[in-house]
Amino acid sequence: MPLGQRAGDKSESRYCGIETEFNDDMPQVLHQNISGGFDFVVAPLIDPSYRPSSAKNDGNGTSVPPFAASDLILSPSQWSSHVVGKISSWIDLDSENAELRRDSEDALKTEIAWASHLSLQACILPPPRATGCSNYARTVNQLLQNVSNMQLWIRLPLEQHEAVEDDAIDTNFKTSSGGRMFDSWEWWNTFRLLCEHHNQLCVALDILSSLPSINSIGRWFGEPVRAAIIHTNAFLTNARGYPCLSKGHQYLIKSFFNHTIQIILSGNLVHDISQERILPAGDDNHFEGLPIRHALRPYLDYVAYLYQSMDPLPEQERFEIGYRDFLQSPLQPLMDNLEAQTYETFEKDTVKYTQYQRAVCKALLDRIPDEKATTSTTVLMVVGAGRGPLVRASLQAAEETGRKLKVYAVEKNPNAVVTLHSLVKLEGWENIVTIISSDMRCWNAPEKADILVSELLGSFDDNELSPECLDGAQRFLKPDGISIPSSYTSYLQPITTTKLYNDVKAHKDLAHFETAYVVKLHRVARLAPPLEVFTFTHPNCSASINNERYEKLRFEIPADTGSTLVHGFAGYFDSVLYKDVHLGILPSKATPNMFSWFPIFFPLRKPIYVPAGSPIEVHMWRCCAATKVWYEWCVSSPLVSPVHNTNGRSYWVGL
Ligand SMILES: C[S@@+](CC[C@H](N)C(=O)[O-])C[C@H]1O[C@@H](n2cnc3c(N)ncnc32)[C@H](O)[C@@H]1O
Repeated sequence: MPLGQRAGDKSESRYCGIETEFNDDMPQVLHQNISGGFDFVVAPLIDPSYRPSSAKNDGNGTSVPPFAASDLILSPSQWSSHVVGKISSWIDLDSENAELRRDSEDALKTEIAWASHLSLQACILPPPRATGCSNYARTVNQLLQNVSNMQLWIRLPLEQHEAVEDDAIDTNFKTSSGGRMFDSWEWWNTFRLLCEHHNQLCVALDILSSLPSINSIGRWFGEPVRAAIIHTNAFLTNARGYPCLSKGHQYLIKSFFNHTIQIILSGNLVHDISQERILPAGDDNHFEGLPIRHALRPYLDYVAYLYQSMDPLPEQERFEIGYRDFLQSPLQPLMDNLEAQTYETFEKDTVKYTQYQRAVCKALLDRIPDEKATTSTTVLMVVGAGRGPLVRASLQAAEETGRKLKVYAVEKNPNAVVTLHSLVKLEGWENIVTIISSDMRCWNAPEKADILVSELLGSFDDNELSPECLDGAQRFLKPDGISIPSSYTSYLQPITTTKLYNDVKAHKDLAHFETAYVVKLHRVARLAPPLEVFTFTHPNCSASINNERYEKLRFEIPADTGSTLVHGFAGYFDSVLYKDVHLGILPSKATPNMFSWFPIFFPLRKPIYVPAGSPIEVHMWRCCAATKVWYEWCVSSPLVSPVHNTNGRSYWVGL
C-alpha cells in the first residue's frame, strides 16, 4: 500500500519496505507484512546458520541449501515485486581466515544465483570492511557481469562509523572523545572504483539516531542510493508516546523521497504503545477475526505522514519529470534552423517575455522623456526574432509606457519568417513592424537602432554564439544605443552525478566525454558554490573584438563535506537585460518559474577523487576559429585530467 498520494509523484519512493528476520515460511512473512501496510520485505534468502563448508554433502549432490522458500511457494511476481533479497550478513570476503573467505564467496555466489533465478529486482549486500574490500569487490564485480537486470545494493551506514578498537585502520576523522570516525562514503568509493562504476551497483544507507553534516549527506544525492534503512531506535517519542523523527531526520527523509530513494524500516518496536491488537514483529500467531496491526505500523504511519505532508510537485516540475537527468544535445540555432515545435516551447515561457518587456519599458523611459513621448519614435530592432514573441513584448512595452515605436524584426530562419509575416498581418502591425529575412551579421540596415533586442542565449550563456551574432549586429546600433541584454555571465560548479557519468560512458567513445549536454539536473550533488567563468558585454566597444576566453577556477568544497568524486561540471548563466532586470538560471538568483533553459553539463573522461579539504582547480577555454566556436576544459588539481575537446574535435558550435 503506497505511503500516500502526492500529486505528480509516480516514483518508487511511494513504496515502503520492512527488513525481516530469516523465516522459512515466506508466504506468512509476506502476508503479515503486506497486510500490515508495507509494500515489500527485505528478507534473508537462506538460513543464517548455513555455512557451505560445513553443509552436509553426501557426495551424491543431493544436499540442498536451506533457502527460505522455493519458487513454487511464491509466484514469480510475488518474488519480484515484494521481495528484496538480503544476502547473509556473516559473509566476510576480506577476512584473514581463508576458510571464512571461501565460505563467504560460495555463499554470496549461491545466494545471488538464487535471487537471479527468482528474478528479484535487488539484493542488499552486507557492508564492506573499513580496512579493505578488494576481494569482496572482485567477487561482486564478477557477479555483476552475469546478473541481467538485478541491482546489488551495498549496505552502508550513513553516519560515519566509529571503530576505535581496530588499530590497523587509517584515521579519517577524530571524534571529540579521541575515537576514530570513518567516512562510509570512502568505502563506497573504493568499492565502486574496483567495480568500474557498474551501473547495477547501488547503495542502501542505514540511518541511525545521529546524522552527519548536511554537506556530508548532500554527497549521497549524486550517488546511486536506492534505499534508506531507518532503524526504529532512530525515532524519538512525541507527547502521546508515538514515534516521530527529529527535524534533521524529517528533512533527510523528505530529501530521500524527492530523490526516488525508498524507505525501509528495520528493528523492533521500541516505543511503549498500547499493544492491543498489535501483532508482535515476527509473530505469526495472529488473533483470529480481529483486525491486526503490524508491530511497526506506528513507524510506518509516521513515514507515510511525512510523505503526505510534502507539497505536491509544481505543475512545471511534473511536466519536466521525464527530463530529469536526461542528456540532451544543446541547440545550435545559428547553424541549424529551429523547428516550429521548438519555437512553440519557447513561447510558452511567459516569464521570459515578461522580463524582456520590463527591460524594454525601462529602456524606453530612459531614452524618451515624457514630453517627447508623442513626437519621438524609437527604432527598435529584434535580432533573431523567431516567430515574434519579442516583437510582441516590445510593442506591449511601448503601449505600457506610451512611447512610439518602429520595429525591425530580423530573422535568418526562412521558415520562422513565414510565421512572422502571418503574425504581423494577423495583428495588424504592418505599419509598425518591418520583417527582414537575413542573417544579422550581414544585413545592411537602412537606419540605425536605438534599441537592439535579442535572445540568443544558451544554458552556458554564450554557447549559442550570441557574442558573435551581436558583434555583427552592433554596426547598426546608434553609438548611444542600448542592447538588451546588456551583458551575460556563465558559471560553473563541480558535481557528483553517477547517473550522467554512466549514461555518457554507455556510448563507449571519447567524443561523448568531450561534449556538453543540456540536462535537467536532479540526482546530483552540487559540491561547491558556482563560480563566474566568462562575461560578455554589449555593445562591445573594444577596439579589437576578441571572443576567446580563458579562466582558471578554484572551487572550495566545504570542509565538513568529506571526500568526493567529481564527475563533471554544471554550467549556468545569468544575464543583465537592462539595469536591474535580470534573466537567468544561476540557482542562487534564478528567474522564478522560468523554464526555457536547463543547466549544461561538461563531463570528465575519468571522475576525479577530491580528498576532504582539497580545492579543485579547473581550467576553461572558449576557442574561436573561422567556422566554429568550442570549449576546452581540464582539471589541474587535486589530480590532473587531460584537456578535453582539443581543437573542438568532439563538440563545437557552428558559426
Ligand atoms: C533562441 S531563438 C529565440 C527566438 C525568439 N526571439 C524567442 O524568444 O522565442 C533565437 C533565434 O535567433 C535566430 N538567429 C540566430 N542567429 C541569427 C543570426 N545571426 N541572424 C538572424 N537570426 C538569427 C534563430 O534562427 C532563432 O530564431
